[in-house]
Amino acid sequence: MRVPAKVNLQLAVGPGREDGFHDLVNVFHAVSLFDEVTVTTAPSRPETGLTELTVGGGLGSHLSRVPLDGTNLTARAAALLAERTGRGHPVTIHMDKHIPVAGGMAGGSADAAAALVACDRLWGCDLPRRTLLDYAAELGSDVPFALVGATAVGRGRGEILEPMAGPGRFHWVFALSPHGLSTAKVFAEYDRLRPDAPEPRADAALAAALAAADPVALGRALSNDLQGAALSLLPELERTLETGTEAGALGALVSGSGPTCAFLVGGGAEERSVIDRREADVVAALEASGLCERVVTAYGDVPGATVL
Ligand SMILES: C[C@](O)(CO)[C@H](O)COP(=O)(O)OP(=O)(O)OC[C@H]1O[C@@H](n2ccc(N)nc2=O)[C@H](O)[C@@H]1O
Ligand SMILES: Nc1ncnc2c1ncn2[C@@H]1O[C@H](COP(=O)(O)OP(=O)(O)OP(=O)(O)O)[C@@H](O)[C@H]1O
Repeated sequence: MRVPAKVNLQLAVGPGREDGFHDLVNVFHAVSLFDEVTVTTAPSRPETGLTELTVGGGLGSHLSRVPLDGTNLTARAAALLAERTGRGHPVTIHMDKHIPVAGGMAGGSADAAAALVACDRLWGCDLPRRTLLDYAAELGSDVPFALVGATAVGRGRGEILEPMAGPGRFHWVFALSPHGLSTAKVFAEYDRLRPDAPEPRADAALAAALAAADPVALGRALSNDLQGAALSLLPELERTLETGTEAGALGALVSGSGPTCAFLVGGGAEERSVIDRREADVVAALEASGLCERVVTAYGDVPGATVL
């Protein structure tokens, strides 16, 4: 399975709910940074139970943050499906990771979506898409989007999805941080900084920019209510955002709960050479800054979890 990362084009966060979550208006955009998840029948029952997990990929220190026990979201996806269908049998799950870990790009959620679809096939469950989406929502707020991909607005805690059609392709640069941020801690910091947060509202300017495939308007409309909380926990991100903006990015923001920073460098009807030049300038400035562990480029949107 191939499954994409996401960046949030708008993340409006309401007040804390009684269940510990926050109501959101969450505009997800799937980008061409993919994890590959391979699920195969285990030759014998793994010591660890239903699933045996392995991880690879060129993400350096990030890989040590991936748990290889039952808390991994892929193991939780397999366990949930086995419990609900009674059809589970032992599997080996290999994650070839390219999505930063604890980076605000929903890498774990992407892997969970991939594992859900792969086990559904391997075990011959053939569940309806609606049921897979419900199970995905139980696993995490970002997991349903990883199944559908493209560009979509998520309401509730982000799991109630509605597609947002747009004709354009957009190009992005991502600055990966050497640090990880815990999503729960970033939401808690948001509550501390914004105890009287208003109800979240969709941004009409963002919807118009997407509908017109206008990269300049999209760059101006990007917004993330969690950015202040992420910057409060990792102040150096401010300089990362400034570096990409000064180098010519059309828009810059922290992706989701961070700490990955996203820079829009073009798209829509712009000439490819214009986009390439802007992209090269932003990449060079970020690499020279010494602020990030790695700099990668990607485009969006792309489809959700896909069987290879
Ligand atoms: C920040 C985002 O990535 C933006 O897309 C998501 O809202 C987070 O989605 P996720 O990682 O799938 O998060 P979950 O695993 O569902 O929740 C992790 C924790 O984040 C907080 N959380 C998450 C989603 C939400 N709407 N409100 C929250 O307050 C809660 O403290 C929760 O315990
Ligand atoms: N398959 C997985 N890949 C990466 N991390 C995982 C996985 N399963 C569980 N985790 C745990 O989840 C934590 C968050 O990882 P993830 O990469 O999903 O963060 P994130 O991109 O910030 O999430 P989100 O954007 O959805 O808030 C990691 O620190 C790790 O402990």
